[in-house]
Amino acid sequence: MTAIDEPGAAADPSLDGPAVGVIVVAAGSGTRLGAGIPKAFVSLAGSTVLEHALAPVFRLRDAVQVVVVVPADRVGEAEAIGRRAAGKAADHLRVAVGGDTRQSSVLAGLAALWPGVRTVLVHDAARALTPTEQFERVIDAAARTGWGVVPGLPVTDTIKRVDAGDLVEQTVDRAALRAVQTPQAFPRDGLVAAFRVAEDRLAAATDDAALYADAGHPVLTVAGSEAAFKITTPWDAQRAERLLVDRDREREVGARPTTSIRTGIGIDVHAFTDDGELSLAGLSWPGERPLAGHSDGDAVAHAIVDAVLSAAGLGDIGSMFGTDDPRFAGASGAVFLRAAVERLHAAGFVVVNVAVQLVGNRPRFAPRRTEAEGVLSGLVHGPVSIAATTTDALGFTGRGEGVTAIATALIERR
Ligand SMILES: Nc1ccn([C@@H]2O[C@H](COP(=O)(O)OP(=O)(O)OP(=O)(O)O)[C@@H](O)[C@H]2O)c(=O)n1
Ligand SMILES: C[C@](O)(CO)[C@H](O)COP(=O)(O)O
Repeated sequence: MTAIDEPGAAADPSLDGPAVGVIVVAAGSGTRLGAGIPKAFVSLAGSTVLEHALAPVFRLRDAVQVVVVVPADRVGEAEAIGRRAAGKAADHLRVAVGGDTRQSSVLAGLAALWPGVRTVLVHDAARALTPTEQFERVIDAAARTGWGVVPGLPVTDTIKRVDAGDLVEQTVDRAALRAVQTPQAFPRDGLVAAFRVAEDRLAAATDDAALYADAGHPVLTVAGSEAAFKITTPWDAQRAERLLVDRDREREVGARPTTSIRTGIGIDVHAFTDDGELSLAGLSWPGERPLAGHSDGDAVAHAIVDAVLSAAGLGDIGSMFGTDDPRFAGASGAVFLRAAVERLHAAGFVVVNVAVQLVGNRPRFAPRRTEAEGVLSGLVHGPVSIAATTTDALGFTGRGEGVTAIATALIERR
């Protein structure tokens, strides 16, 4: 892609090109962010701020021309980022070189618009999480009214006007205020003219709507979005990164049919007794007091059975095996686990993973954790992890009267 200010720029469509142009201003230095590089080129969740900002633009319902305005030494990088974001619409992308102020960068963007563009949107790359629907809302309102249109949010803080000494002079009526965001939409000719008459006031204007209104034109506000916050400080960047990571994770899980992933939980409690040998977590524990119960009392295995069955909506260990069925008198945990997993597979699910928390003073679990995890993982055909803890002498487990096991299971439709 050839930058608009270099000779031999690709032939621009004449009047039959897109009617809407989006100028994405990304030439700022990012002083307040303090990243040491221009803010638009800082990486967040694996992509640059600029690439995040361009993604919703290239998802717009109708084709638009996109002009990205960047520092002179970042044109090549911006073209590569722009092409990646644009995909098949790469021929609608132009890159222009910005200036020392935001408004001079906007001017550079205006100069790169194709002749057919009648409505122009100006958008801060720094508002990198702005949703596509905010662009559509602004475009639709501009088409409906022919006015300037800005997205804004109600002000939730109390705003005070202060004098030169920071003494409060007045509390402002915030009901009449809006915290204005971007993209801001305008009739192209009106905005170009507004910039032309404001030339000595350009730098003082912090947004384009101020210049457009100063030229006597109406500006309408439409709903903004909390997600369209401007990444200005390091705190904003951390917030944006967290939101992007969470959004990617949701998209990943969401990409699968919602019914495919399910989670279940199970708990089981058994008291110690004196006859026999302890069975717990699929292992025999010579020398340890056994757990009482109709079966062998393996609380870990039983908790896993309940977690797996509850995840698939197949009831629980009691409804499946009964609480005093003679066939299961003294039965080991493995018997219940195999039967439960067979039912799970028959219902069309497989185990993704199981996590268990064992609470009790005895046995000392850590030396045989890996062995137990291996036995149980083999029985459920999926990874089982086991953590063990005590209650520091609190409650019946803390008095050494018995153990509690809590299990969670994640299952997936095959
Ligand atoms: N000379 C400039 C200054 C700002 N911008 C763009 O205008 C938007 C809003 O500006 P701001 O958040 O202030 O960005 P910076 O100027 O980079 O930040 P700072 O003021 O902290 O340096 C940003 O997308 C920024 O890239 C621009 O294109 N050219
Ligand atoms: C254009 C803007 O994002 C609207 O809120 C804001 O005015 C930009 O201000 P900045 O100081 O240039 O970041």
